[in-house]
Amino acid sequence: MPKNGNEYDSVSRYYSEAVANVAGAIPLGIPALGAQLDGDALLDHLDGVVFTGSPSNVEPRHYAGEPSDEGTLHDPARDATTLPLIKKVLERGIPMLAICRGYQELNVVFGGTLFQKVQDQPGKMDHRADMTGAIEDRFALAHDIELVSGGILAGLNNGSRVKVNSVHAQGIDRLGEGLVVEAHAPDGLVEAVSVSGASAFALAVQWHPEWNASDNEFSNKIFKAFGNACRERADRR
Ligand SMILES: N[C@@H](CCC(=O)NCCCC(=O)O)C(=O)O
Repeated sequence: MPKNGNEYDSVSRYYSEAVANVAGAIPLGIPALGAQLDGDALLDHLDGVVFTGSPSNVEPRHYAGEPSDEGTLHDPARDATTLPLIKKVLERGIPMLAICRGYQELNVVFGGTLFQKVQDQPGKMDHRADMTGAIEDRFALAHDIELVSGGILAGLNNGSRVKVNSVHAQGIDRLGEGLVVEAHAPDGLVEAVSVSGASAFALAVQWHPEWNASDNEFSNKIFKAFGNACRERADRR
């Protein structure tokens, strides 16, 4: 993140608090160093990875998409870091929770594509939030999702429908090969996926369960399930 002529690796503290207070793990930030980062050496020391959200978009070149509109915020350093790291995390059976941009990155890693502006697609809702207002309004619950029977999320939740927040303009267009749909929005947009045949917890959601994770029952269950998977791995290490 550029600031005062400098560049910072930054993460919203809501992710750190959800990992610490709900998953019960120790949060560590991974700098977006791309090829400067030895992903294998790093992953030797980790019991789980959360791929967080970000206001930036995955560069369309990673999924053969049309060029972004002028002025679109990208983050090539992040793309260069997370896209290869997602592959390594899954290959090594390390528990993974991917959120919003992280969810979109997972789909790209599996050969899927993204809508760049879901709101411009015929029949699709506007999934964006007002980024100018109070943060509580930005992350307020926005729409229902329908959980797919038999999925990880359906197993976590009491009932097949739950309301989630929505802070995104991009979304899954073509689903990556090997991903399993876990939930849909009312307009049919895929809102969560898991990884078919994954050897460890591997869940990705378009909304933001880190927001209010301690008090929101569904978010709490997601982060607790992730934390349990991390502890199981730690016990085996
Ligand atoms: N830019 C992508 C991903 C959206 C995303 O991760 N939003 C989270 C932003 C949270 C914040 O930093 O306030 C898209 O628009 O789909």
